[in-house]
Amino acid sequence: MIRSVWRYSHLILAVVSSIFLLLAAVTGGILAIEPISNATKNYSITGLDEILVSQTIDRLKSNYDEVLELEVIPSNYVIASVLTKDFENKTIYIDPINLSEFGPVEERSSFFNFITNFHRSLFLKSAGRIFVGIISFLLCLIAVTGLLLLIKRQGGSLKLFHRVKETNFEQRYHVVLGRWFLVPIIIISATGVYLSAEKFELFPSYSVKHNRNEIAQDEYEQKEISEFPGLKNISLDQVRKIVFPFSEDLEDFYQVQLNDREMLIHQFSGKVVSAQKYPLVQLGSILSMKLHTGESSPVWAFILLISSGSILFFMYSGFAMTLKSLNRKKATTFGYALRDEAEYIVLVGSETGNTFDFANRFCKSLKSHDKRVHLSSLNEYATYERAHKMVIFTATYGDGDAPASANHFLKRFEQINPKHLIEYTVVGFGSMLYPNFCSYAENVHEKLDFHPSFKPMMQLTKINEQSFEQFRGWANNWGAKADIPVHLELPDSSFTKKKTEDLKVIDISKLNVDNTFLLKLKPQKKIQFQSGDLLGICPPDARRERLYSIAEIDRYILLSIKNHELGKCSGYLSSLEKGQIIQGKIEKNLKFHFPVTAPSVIMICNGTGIAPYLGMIQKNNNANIHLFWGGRYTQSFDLYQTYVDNALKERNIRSLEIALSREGEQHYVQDLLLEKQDFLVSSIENGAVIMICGSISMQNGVMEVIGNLLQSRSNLKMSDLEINGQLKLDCY
Ligand SMILES: Cc1cc2nc3c(=O)[nH]c(=O)nc-3n(C[C@H](O)[C@H](O)[C@H](O)COP(=O)(O)O)c2cc1C
Repeated sequence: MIRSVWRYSHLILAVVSSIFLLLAAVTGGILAIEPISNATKNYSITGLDEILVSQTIDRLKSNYDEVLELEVIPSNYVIASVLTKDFENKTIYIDPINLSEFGPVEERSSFFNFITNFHRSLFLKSAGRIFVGIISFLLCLIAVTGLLLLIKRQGGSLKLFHRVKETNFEQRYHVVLGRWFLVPIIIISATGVYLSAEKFELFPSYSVKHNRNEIAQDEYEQKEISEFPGLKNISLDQVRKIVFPFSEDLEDFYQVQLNDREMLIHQFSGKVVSAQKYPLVQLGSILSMKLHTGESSPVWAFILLISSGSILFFMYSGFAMTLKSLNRKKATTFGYALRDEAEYIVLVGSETGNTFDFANRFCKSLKSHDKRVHLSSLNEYATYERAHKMVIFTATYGDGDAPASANHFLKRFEQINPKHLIEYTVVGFGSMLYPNFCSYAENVHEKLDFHPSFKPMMQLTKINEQSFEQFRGWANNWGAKADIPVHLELPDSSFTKKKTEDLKVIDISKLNVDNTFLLKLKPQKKIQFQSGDLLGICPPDARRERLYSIAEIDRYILLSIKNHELGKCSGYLSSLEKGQIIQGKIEKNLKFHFPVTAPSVIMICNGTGIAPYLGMIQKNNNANIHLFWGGRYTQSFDLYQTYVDNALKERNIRSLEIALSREGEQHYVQDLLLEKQDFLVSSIENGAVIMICGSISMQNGVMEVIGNLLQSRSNLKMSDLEINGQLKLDCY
């Protein structure tokens, strides 16, 4: 709830101030270049804290006919306004020790003057200044709410610089850049607000007033400047400006402006005749000026420059994310049946809209079979007159919390009594990078499970990182149970736009007991690929590709394919003959490549999921690989036997464990893991990489076993494996 309030205020503020913000950011960025370019003059004096003001004045007075002013600017440049012995008036950068002259102080360029005026008031005079002040204030609020959101998102301020988990470009870099630039942006905007408030006299007035009447002028003891008590121990780093006495009149003093106070010093006795500390308001003004303009240091000016650039990116990415999310929600729920007319109810829990996308593909497929589908958010949960099936797709946020479109669901669920029995399925969308992987989906599943009016149709399925392949695997299973062939529209990925490659059939095995076969293909051109990459094949007359995991063996592609009864693609591939040329697209699948360094690799798979491993075990000598395979019958493994035997002989595989579900002990690959739990836990603790390939239900079972083992026997958590790169998944 609080997160939503911050999110909406962050967004509303950004929309209102966007145009002015754009102009202020661009002009601010340009202005930050000025101190950087000034710094290239290299007139900076080091060790100002060791140079006494009295000695500098002494030197200046003996070197020039008259000295009018001495100024120390924030970049540590020392400027003197003098009248030379040849009666020439000069304002120059000097070295205060040897009085060498670096060069004249030039007038500010008209370009920077122009940009400064625009930045301060947008050429709208006082009205413009008010606007700019308000924009600075809004920017400050946006940055503060952004920082709060970021802290919340990362799981606390101590985790602010932990790995960023978002994979979407705009979302990811909104977070990555936010961690670095939100604080400088808060400083820029807060100082901007301060300077505007000062301009409009919102602070109490603070001009320094010296009480000259109290100054005794008649009696004084003349002293050398180096002996002046008022300048004792004052070094140049404390000075902003010194105005020299204009005449020898006793009422003319040295007016010394220091960082924290202003003094009048008697020009002959050197005594302090008046000293006034600057009020806090003025100190704030001096500091704000330094921080807002970057004049104090070129490094800070550079930070201001890139922070201004980052504001432009935040504007772009913020709006892009919002538009995407709004469009998705609008486009998806529109055009489906009303809730009391629909047979199928699809409810979605989403924060940024991606889950709506998946739900929409699923609903479209049902609609193409003339099914009446109602799609809405989980928060709109109600009673449904005719529905007999319900599918819930939901993301998880925060610490296992509900996403925005589901935050009222559980409460509503308790208040609303369903009118009849409904078969339900829950699909969780989440990320294994979070300790509470899909835990909100688990909550929802549990709630429905305990309710007498809801009957589970399938187990809870968890989709990691919005994997389309995993989603498709689930959709196929659901379709088989509901007796509806679910054909999902492919996401518009770079893959669909890829060029196809000609591939020649080199070998094709006979179907085994499980209707599975091996297909060996040779690319007709030199192309880069490796085991774990994917091959997309679209059979003639079909609209969509089917993806297969590749084994790369001696530059050939080896696939293991199950010929599904109604499978268009597997049917097409099983009918191929040697020498035939087919088309396919290769997709790099970096997340499932063999790890570059790992003390050991535990490969877990079932059925045809062994395919990518057949290439990996052949290629990686002495890699300390342990293979766990689950299948139906002893004969099911015959297809792979020679590849695995070779790897065992070469000692590439150190152990092989097979679980058969229809023979002998009739168990599954996850049961093998339980049997070998000592080995499994100690390997994981020593940094082993776990690779899992095969069906989603096998993946869920395996993950549950590993998760439970870690919980009871180790300090590591599943999310640690993901964060350490110890977990590689390719399930569908
Ligand atoms: C700030 C934040 C917190 C998240 N917390 C979790 C979490 O606790 N558990 C989880 O499984 N996924 C978590 N995720 C991942 C999302 O649930 C996942 O990316 C989901 O697909 C997003 O769906 P949506 O775009 O429909 O909101 C989190 C993502 C973000 C950005």
